[in-house]
Amino acid sequence: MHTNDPGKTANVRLQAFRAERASWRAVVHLNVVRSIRVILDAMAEAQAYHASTYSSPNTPIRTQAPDLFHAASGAPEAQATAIALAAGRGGPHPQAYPGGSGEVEATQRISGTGSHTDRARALDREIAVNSQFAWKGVFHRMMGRNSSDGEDFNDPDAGWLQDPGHVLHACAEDMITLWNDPTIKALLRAQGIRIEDMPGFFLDSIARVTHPKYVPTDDDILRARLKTLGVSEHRFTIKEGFPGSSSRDLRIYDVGGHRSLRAAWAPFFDDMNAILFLAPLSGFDQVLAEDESVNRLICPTATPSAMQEDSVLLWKSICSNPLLGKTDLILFLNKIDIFRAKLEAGIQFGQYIISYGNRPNDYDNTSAYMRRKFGQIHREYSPQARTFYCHFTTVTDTKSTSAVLIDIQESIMYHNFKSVSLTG
Ligand SMILES: Nc1nc2c(ncn2[C@@H]2O[C@H](COP(=O)(O)OP(=O)(O)OP(=O)(O)O)[C@@H](O)[C@H]2O)c(=O)[nH]1
Ligand SMILES: [Mg+2]
Repeated sequence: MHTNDPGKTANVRLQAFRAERASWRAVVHLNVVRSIRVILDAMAEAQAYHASTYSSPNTPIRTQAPDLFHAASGAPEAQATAIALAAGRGGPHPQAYPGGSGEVEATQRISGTGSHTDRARALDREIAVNSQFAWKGVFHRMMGRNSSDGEDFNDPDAGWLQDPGHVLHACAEDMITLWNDPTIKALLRAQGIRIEDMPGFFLDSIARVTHPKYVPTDDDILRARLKTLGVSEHRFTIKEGFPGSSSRDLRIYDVGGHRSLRAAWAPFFDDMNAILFLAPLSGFDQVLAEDESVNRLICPTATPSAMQEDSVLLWKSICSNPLLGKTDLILFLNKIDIFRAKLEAGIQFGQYIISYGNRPNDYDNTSAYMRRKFGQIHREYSPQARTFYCHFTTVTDTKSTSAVLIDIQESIMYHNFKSVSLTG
């Protein structure tokens, strides 16, 4: 994160944001398709289990899944949707994150037979955009529109028939029926799948997001999931709240979290005012999409090479990096909303974070434990003493996040003044 003196106006930023909306529409649609595929795959999984269980007369009935599938496949609406959306789909794959296994990415392409190897390959093929390319323009062209004028992005009538969105619009009712089917909900529950906690969840807004005139809101863009590769720069102008006050330019570089790119950026960012580090607390029961042997948040049992990929160890490597020794590190223990929901659903923190043991499985104790853990690493590994800034965040909640950002901005400005001896 980098700040400097006033430059372009906030108005320019706003226009740029508007021009991007239609491109985000395609991302939201990809996210919807992915969520529906998770459901279809769960049905296929139940069907496969049903077939294998009942093909052998000696196999005992152990779970409710076969019966659930039976009921689901008997529902004409559910079947119709499955058929409509199965077009172009290569085949089933294992469940999404059954009791803490791998996370299916929101724009993931899945094909093959559903074997473990197929799935690993599919995970590699998640649709991602490189921040160096004009991906928004590519989406725009894919949608069959000719103008590059930002205002035309907001005219969903143009080229509607060439727009893949019209297929989704035609399937909207079926998708709504499928998602709201109590049997499907029970089937997902039985397989431990919580689509509502996955990134890019829009199934509760299908009618709205598949409408021909749909233009993504700010909130939709925040909730949409698209993997980014490479480093992208975002510039904002922040105006002080009181009349006659000056504005400040804020530059934020997003360096992406994919393991193949981790910390390679460090030497290029040693003059930043601060580094914002987002660790998803909700990932405590998940493995990395890139490597299923590695827990997303902390990996108590993995091999040393695998361990380097989890959030805690990445934090350790950034804290200890001498090039970043003078940079403020601001930690966001993020996705608190999902973290709370998981604890409330009875998922046991101590079962995945072994060092936590049998302590209470409530939000206050578990979150304080993680804060202590990250704080301890910060203290022990920083080349020289520096303040530990830590916030519990749900960054998709703009209201609470803007309060945190104001707080951070003040901390950074205070730090800058301090470094030139303007304040004690
Ligand atoms: N519910 C919830 N979702 C969040 C939160 N923070 C991020 N997300 C969602 O998580 C998804 C991933 O967020 P990103 O910001 O793309 O994650 P990233 O770490 O940049 O991922 P890469 O680009 O692959 O490095 C998006 O769909 C976000 O909307 C949060 O606090 N709560
Ligand atoms: Mg990203």
